[in-house]
Amino acid sequence: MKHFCTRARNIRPVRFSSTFRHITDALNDLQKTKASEEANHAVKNGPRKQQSRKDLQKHVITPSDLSDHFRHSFYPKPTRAQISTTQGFFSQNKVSLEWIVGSYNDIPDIKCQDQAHGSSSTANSVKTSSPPLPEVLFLGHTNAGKSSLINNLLVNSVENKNHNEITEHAYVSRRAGYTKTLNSYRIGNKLRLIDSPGYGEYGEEEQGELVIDYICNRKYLRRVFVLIDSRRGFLEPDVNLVSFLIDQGVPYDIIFTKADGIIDRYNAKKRTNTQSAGTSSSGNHASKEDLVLQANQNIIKYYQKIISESGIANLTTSPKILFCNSYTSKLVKVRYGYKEIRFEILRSCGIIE
Ligand SMILES: Nc1nc2c(ncn2[C@@H]2O[C@H](COP(=O)(O)OP(=O)(O)OP(=O)(O)O)[C@@H](O)[C@H]2O)c(=O)[nH]1
Ligand SMILES: [Mg+2]
Repeated sequence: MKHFCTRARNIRPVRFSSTFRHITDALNDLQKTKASEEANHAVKNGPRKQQSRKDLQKHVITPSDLSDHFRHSFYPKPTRAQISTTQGFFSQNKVSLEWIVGSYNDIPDIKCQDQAHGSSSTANSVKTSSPPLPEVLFLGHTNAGKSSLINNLLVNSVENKNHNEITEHAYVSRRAGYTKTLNSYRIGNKLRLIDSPGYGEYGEEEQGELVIDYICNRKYLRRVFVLIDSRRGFLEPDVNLVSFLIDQGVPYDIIFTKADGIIDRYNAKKRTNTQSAGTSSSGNHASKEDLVLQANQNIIKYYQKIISESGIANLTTSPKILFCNSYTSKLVKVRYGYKEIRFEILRSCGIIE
């Protein structure tokens, strides 16, 4: 971990393992469900002769399906009532960019404490403008999709209906290392989401120091979400970060970002394989559906492998594993995963049970 770990050089990396205990039984769930839907349909309506592209699309695995697939019993799927309360919370509370800091001591309430010895009037004014609130922090490699994820979390329900236009609270860029400060997005008078500079390529030494200071000292920090770019999987700094969080006793969860990229990739492979096997583009739809289901299996195997190799499943306290896509694609037409991530944020801050 190039910059992040300069002060945490002695951290033991998480042990790698080839087994992932919790998901093996679930591997074929999706296929079984799809197969039973097909069987029911055949009983009722006779075999399907033709399926539209839209029908075929329905079989493509989504990031939410992946979250369900890799779900462990210690964090059951949120109920409809929980999701509805969560959505209400995010759509009703106003969002503001509250502070941007390049140094831990510049966080308003910390500055206020530092100044308290000097001038009590300054201390009071800062205190009132920046009250103590629970905070969650988003960490990840540069370019992992932290700022994009925050933008999607902060989309209100009206904007959410139009998936192409969202209010961009956080700046996003193709250029790795774009966010250089800790940025606090305050939601009403209830909690803060903290965006952070990425580590690894194009990350900078001082930014790593800033993030470490925050993790080690911030008493309002309730949970860290470690973002893993699905296309890159766990990199060494990610594994070191997890180890560091465990050593610090900071609760954390894993979010796989850019799941649309993997779903698109495996479905494109499927098309290529079909063409090279000599099946024409007008080949029958039943076999196309089989190929979609095969692609789903391969997507699950892909994630299973990277999760297994990271060793996170063998830790005494396994993290939650969630999936999302901040952008839509031809195959992934909706932004998935945000409702559950919002719920987990509220739960970690004690706002919802
Ligand atoms: N396809 C796809 N692209 C994404 C997704 N999330 C982010 N991106 C792209 O990835 C790039 C980086 O996104 P950011 O949100 O700026 O990533 P970051 O982690 O904040 O990056 P730094 O601030 O540099 O650490 C941008 O080009 C985004 O458009 C996603 O879910 N799917
Ligand atoms: Mg960023």
